[in-house]
Amino acid sequence: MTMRVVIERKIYPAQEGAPERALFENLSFELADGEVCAIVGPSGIGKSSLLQIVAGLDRDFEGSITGLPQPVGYLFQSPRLLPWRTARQNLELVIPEQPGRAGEWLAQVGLSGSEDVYPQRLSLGMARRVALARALAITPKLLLLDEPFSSLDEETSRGMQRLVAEHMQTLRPTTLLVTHHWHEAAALAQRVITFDGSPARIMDDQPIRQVRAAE
Ligand SMILES: Nc1ncnc2c1ncn2[C@@H]1O[C@H](COP(=O)(O)OP(=O)(O)OP(=O)(O)O)[C@@H](O)[C@H]1O
Repeated sequence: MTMRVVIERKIYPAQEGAPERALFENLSFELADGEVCAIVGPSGIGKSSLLQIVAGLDRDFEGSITGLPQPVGYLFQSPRLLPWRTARQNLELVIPEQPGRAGEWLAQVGLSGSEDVYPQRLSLGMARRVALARALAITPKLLLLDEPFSSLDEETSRGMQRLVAEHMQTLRPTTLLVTHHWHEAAALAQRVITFDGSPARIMDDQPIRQVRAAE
């Protein structure tokens, strides 16, 4: 089923020190089943906010999200691990029926030996890898990745890109990938949507081959 995102209007109301902000107006796009789409655009344009709306975490907008594939695997910009649970226990929480798999997932993200470490003792990059494993472990039908390879050294980043690419090829989740890096978009996505303006709108929406040809 095609997922359809329609945001007629999204406003962040005025807060102390910050005026009202119209983030999106008349923004819509569709994603086919299994399609991998990168979202690019300047910092602060609303990419993370869009993922939160798509995931149903922010319902304070005019519009609709239909045909949402379930379950949703979401890698947030910050790891959002439960601090009172070890790396392994954070994973076991989302796959309680297959506790043995937690260790395998940690090995896949290069964290063998850190299974019993609590999040506050993990570096940001390590915590983000646990969070990536958590997002993939549930076998999501919709995968939301918010800058999945930031805070990682180049080699680890390449390893995680390979893991995500293999997951996409074998299980084909519909995917929205927020990134600042064209090479990540080109390596993983079939399509790139570029946001710009205020309120943000879609400036460009192209298959990745055409974007590459234009470079
Ligand atoms: N809960 C909130 N309440 C009010 N304003 C918010 C809230 N969350 C985000 N914003 C504002 O909305 C705008 C878009 O933020 P968002 O994090 O979605 O941008 P982004 O494109 O993901 O940025 P970056 O690339 O830097 O991560 C920013 O101006 C931000 O300050």
